[in-house]
Order: sequence, then structure tokens, then C-alpha cells
Amino acid sequence: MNKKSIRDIQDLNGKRVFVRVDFNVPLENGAITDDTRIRETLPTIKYLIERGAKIILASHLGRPKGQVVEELRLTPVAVRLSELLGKPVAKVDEAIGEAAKAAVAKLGNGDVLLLENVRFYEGEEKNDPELAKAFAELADLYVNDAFGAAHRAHASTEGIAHYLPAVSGLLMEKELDVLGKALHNPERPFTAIIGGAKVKDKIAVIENLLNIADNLILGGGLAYTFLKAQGYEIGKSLCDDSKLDLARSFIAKAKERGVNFLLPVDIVVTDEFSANANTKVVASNEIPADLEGIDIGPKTRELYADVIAKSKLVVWNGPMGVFEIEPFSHGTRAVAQACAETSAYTVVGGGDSAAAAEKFKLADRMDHISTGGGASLEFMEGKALPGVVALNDK
Ligand SMILES: Nc1ncnc2c1ncn2[C@@H]1O[C@H](COP(=O)(O)OP(=O)(O)O)[C@@H](O)[C@H]1O
Ligand SMILES: O=C(OP(=O)(O)O)[C@H](O)COP(=O)(O)O
Repeated sequence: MNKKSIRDIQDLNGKRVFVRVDFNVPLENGAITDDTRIRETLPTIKYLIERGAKIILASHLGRPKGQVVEELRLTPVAVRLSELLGKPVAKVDEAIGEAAKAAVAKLGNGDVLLLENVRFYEGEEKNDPELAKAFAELADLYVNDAFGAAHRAHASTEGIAHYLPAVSGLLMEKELDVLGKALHNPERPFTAIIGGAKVKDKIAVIENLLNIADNLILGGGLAYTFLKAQGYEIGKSLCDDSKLDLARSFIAKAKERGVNFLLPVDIVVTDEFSANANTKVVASNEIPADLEGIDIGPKTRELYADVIAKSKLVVWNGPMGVFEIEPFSHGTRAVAQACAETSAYTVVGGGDSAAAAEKFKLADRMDHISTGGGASLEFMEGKALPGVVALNDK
């Protein structure tokens, strides 16, 4: 990576360091249901503690849209972080102004403070320079460790970097390294697996991967647009009719470039979106007009698993079917299992695929699970991430 990281900063002792993290964790009735994003920032926080920095953590939580929303305070996150670190974490109910300044002034070397949800301020998402300056006033150094929010140009992810020396944290560095190697210098055969519901959201990713991957595997709801583009009947399956020409052009491009473009050869179809639904398996060119494709079939599972087994690098983003409902989860489970078993380096893009890997208890058998859903997608599209661009060059 050509951006500076905290490892490039010599003397951190006594320095006030503003660390933007992504503590946007799922909450249910005020309790954190998955603390992965908190645990993944521990290396950066511990690195700073060990070097005697005064650590000021900032994050967003949810989408409060510039208002104070009581349920979206970061207080439970401070409690969890304190448990994980085994030391106190101070929490202040503001992110700028006198209360925040006073809390920072109280910090000793190696102490940790968590500011309030930065999205309680209108200027955050507008990338207001005044808010960015107010954040910057609290610190001597800016560290961005919020890979999950790096695709957002907000005051605490982008703006602040213009007012302080700005470097990446260890998680940010790791994410960019792993995903960067995959896209810029992949070990081959390189297999990309793209699933999920919406073609629209993944078009740019598929297009970019057509230039890079050896095998491009499609599954999930977005595969049906490609099946229809080949002239197949897809019944009531998800389809984006506005993207049929584009889908056809992708299939042609793959042929031209010698990319092995894999679509499902058989499909689990259903008449109902429920756990008690009737299902059957049909060939992918024989989906009955009154049924909906809901998962990849057993032959496809085998075909995909075989390609994954023979790869050196696998990047997976998006489920193969409606994996949340047991009878429709087998395709996604098979892909997750194949990723767990292959000797290839496996990278899981965040979001639903990470949730699926967790659900099937295979997460710890993947080489890297990204903490960013949207961010890893934009990265895979080949887009520059504003939160990274703003950091200081090496
Ligand atoms: N065949 C299908 N029909 C309808 N929905 C599907 C199908 N396959 C997968 N899905 C749904 O797609 C959703 C994930 O889509 P998306 O948000 O695009 O993926 P991701 O979050 O991985 O980027 C899942 O909730 C899953 O149930
Ligand atoms: O959870 C997040 O997005 P993700 O689910 O796409 O990874 C990030 O914290 C970004 O949040 P946002 O999409 O509200 O800007």
C-alpha cells in the first residue's frame, strides 16, 4: 500500500490520536449481537496503548441522519470494548465541543476514550469542513481504521484527514493488502464468486472481475437475469429486465477473454417463500413458468465446489440462494464448505456472505473475512475509496 500506516509513525508516546473505527455493529434491544467489528480493531488499539498514545475512538452507528437517537448511542460498545481490552474505556456523550475536549484532557498515556456517534451531527455525512476541524482539534494525529466506512466521504472518514497528519490503522492496512493483492496481483487460478439478490448492485463488480478472474461464478438472485439473457425461461425468479443486454455482453466478453463464466446448471425451485414450501430441482433451462428459482441445485453445487477446490485464490461475495431459510440454504452452505476446504487463499466480502459463513460455523476456516460489505464491493469495482485516498502517501 502506498499510504502511511501507524507503523510509519515513530513517536506515539503521549500523542492524542483520533482513531476512526467502524463500530457499526448489529444491536438487538440494546445488546450487541455480533462484535466482530470491535474485535477486529483490537490490534490497532493495543498497538497504540502499548506505545503510550492517548486514544480517542470515533465511529458511526446506524443511520441517525444528523439527530440524536437514544438507541444509537455508542455506550454499549464502550462496555464491550472495555471487556475485550480488559481495561476501562471512557465514554463521552458528545463527539466535539467542550465535553469532548474535557474528556480528552483527562486521558493519560495509554488511556482509551470513545466519543459519541459521529452521525448525531448533521455535518458528518455532508463532510462539513467545520465539523472535520472540530474533530481535528481534539488530536495530534488521525488514524483511519474504519475500512467498512472507507467508501464514505464523511467528516470523520475523509474531511478530518485534511487537518491532521493522516495514516491508516492495522485493520485498514490488512483489508487493503488482502483485497489489493487479490485484484492487482492474484494467484492463479483466481476464482470470483458473486451472488446475492440485485444485479444492479453487482454489475460494476462483475464487469471489473471479467478483466481479472480466471473463473467467474454466478449464483443467487442475480444469476437469473443472465439465464434469461441466454433465452431461458426463468418463471417467477428475480430478474432485472433492464440489464438483459448488459448480461449478454458480459457473457460475450467472458468468451472473448477466455474467462470461464459459470452459471447454475440446475436450480432449486419453489412455489412459496417459506420453510415449509414445496421444492424441486430442475435444469436451469427448464424452470416452470409458475415457479421461482430460490437456490442453486446439487449439480451446480458440485461444479462450483470443484472449481473452488482447484483454485489458488477465491473471492466470494453474495449468497447462492435464500440461505436464511433452511431448505434454500444448501447452495450457499456448499460454497462456504468448499471455501473452507480448499487450499486456496479465501477472501469473503462482508455483508451476507460473512453472515452465512458465521451461520454455518465456517467463518474461522476462511483466510480473510472483510469487515466491509459496501466498501469491499466498491473496492472490487476498482473504485478509489475516499477514506483511503485522503491519507498521507508514503
Ligand atoms: N434466488 C434468490 N431469490 C431471491 N433472493 C435471493 C436469491 N438468492 C439470494 N437471495 C437473497 O439475496 C440476499 C443478499 O443479497 P445482496 O444484498 O445482494 O448480497 P450481499 O449482502 O452479500 O451483498 C439474501 O438475503 C438472499 O436471501
Ligand atoms: O455497515 C456498513 O456497511 P456494510 O453493511 O455495507 O458493510 C458500514 O458501517 C457503512 O455504513 P453505511 O452504509 O450506513 O454508511
